[in-house]
Amino acid sequence: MGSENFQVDLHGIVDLLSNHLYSSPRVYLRELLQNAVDAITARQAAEPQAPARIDVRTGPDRLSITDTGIGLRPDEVRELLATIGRSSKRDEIGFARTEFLGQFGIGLLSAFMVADEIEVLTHPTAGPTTRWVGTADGRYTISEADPAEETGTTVTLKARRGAEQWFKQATVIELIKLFGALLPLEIRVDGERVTEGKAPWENTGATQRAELVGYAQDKLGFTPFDVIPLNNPAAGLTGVAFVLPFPANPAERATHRVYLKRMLLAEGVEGLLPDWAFFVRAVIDTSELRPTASREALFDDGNLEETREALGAQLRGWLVRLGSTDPQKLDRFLAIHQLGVKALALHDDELLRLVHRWLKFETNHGRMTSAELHERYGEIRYAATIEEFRQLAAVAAAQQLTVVNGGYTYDSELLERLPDVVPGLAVSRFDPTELSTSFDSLDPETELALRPFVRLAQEALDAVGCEVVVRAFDPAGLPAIYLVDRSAQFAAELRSTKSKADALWSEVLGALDTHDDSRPQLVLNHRSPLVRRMAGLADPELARLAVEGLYGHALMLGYHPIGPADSALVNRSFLGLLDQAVPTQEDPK
Ligand SMILES: Nc1ncnc2c1ncn2[C@@H]1O[C@H](COP(=O)(O)OP(=O)(O)OP(=O)(O)O)[C@@H](O)[C@H]1O
Repeated sequence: MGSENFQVDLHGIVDLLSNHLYSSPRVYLRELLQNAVDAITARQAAEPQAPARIDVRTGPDRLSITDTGIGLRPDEVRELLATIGRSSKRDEIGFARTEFLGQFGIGLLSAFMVADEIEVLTHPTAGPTTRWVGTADGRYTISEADPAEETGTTVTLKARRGAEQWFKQATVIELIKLFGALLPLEIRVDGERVTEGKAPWENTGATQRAELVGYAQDKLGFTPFDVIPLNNPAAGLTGVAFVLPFPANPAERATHRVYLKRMLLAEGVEGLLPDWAFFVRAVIDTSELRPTASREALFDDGNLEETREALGAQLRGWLVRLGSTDPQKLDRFLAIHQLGVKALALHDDELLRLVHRWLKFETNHGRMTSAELHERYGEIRYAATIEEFRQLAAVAAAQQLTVVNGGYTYDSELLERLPDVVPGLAVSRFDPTELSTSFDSLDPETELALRPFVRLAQEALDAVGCEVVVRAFDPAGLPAIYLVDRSAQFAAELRSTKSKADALWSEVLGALDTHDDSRPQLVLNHRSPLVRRMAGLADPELARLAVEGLYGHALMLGYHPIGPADSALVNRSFLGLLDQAVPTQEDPK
């Protein structure tokens, strides 16, 4: 039985490349540039003084790229250009050789995404010049050409119909600048030098910072809050992280500009930095990290993971340093990137210590750091939701209790984690029932005397499903407080849904509404002189208006939602009270 070779359908392969591997046909220029650079690298290994130039020429529907690289001998042309997947850039065992950019042996094919025909004219250091012409239908010819003067290779593409836009001079210049900005070679397009060959962070000296800021403005579109140098020798990595001057969305994965062996890999690379580092955009060059076959992302291996950790440590170091050297700047940073820092502190002790010292929490006694709270009170108590905090802040303050608003994103979790890094600090969730125990009951006699007033008040508030109780609590200046517990909140929502739903649903929901002890409470304060005066009012209509007024006031004080029934009640009360307050006058005759 004889064995046969696979046949390859080039159309199929090109379709695969253009529709499934590369994100845009524009990468054809990157692949050509890369081959030119590799050829120059290979030649310089033997001839260190050899020229290192790449010349790109654009013409109507045509592009050529000439390098002063090693060139190919006729047998190499036959072997390398005629076999898909064959590359000269792997060692005997098949590993990618680190000095080269290419490795897969498919890059040249990408030119078929934009060209019908590719011509390679190549002249090795020793040997004849060879012309190879390949067409998109999978045929090629090889012939000997007139000897070229210089060692090197020229690759010429003829535009495919419909792909002409990729051959325009302006587009070509833009793409060469994009991919090749850092390549340490002379690269010209139609005679004009278009790249600098240096990374912005490699210019040391007094102007370095200004240059980096300018780079961020130009290339990334913002003026960085600060610039943090990055490096990780293990990954042959250097670069910078630009701190965003505006809050970044923590849910969005931060992307970074990555150069691989000085050639642009992509502008939107994910996974280079830890997830928590969403407040920076990095620009880096690495020689050791591996690309995916499309060369548009980093291969997520152990090496990348170690790099991520090393770079994360550098960002954290910057923050910690800022805390000790420039607290005001740190304050400004925190004002912008609160969320990022909090998220990070949740699983990073060092950052948590920083948060403890520098991040201000909202309390019912003003904004304070947890360190200040610890120093003053020895312990920290927090309300777990914003609603709870609002409801309790005033009363707790009157009882000399400092309560932190733990309702903002991450705050409760952060507070709970603080004792891990602050020895001797106790943190507890403030329990609203704790507060109501300091609502003192009245003595039976007073209770009895107040009964008619409470009955009247209860009648007034039945319409809004609120229960009235009288207790004595501080501050005396606070006449009433509206308390909702979780089940009451549910019942209130249920009732409001019911009032909007049709008859059938009303019945179903009605069955769920088990009522009563879950009703919200309006707790009237017997220590309040106002409440006492109200209880003593002889005019029941006026007493009723006053109770309704207090109800509205308590709702607003606790930032509670005001439904249609509530606002009807409050309106009635307000107008009624006004009516009583403004004396009637005789109409002027
Ligand atoms: N400008 C050039 N000068 C010399 N040799 C070249 C040139 N362009 C291509 N070659 C040869 O052709 C081979 C195939 O090139 P191709 O671009 O298809 O793959 P590659 O560069 O090896 O790998 P990759 O697919 O990762 O780019 C290369 O390995 C190289 O030997």
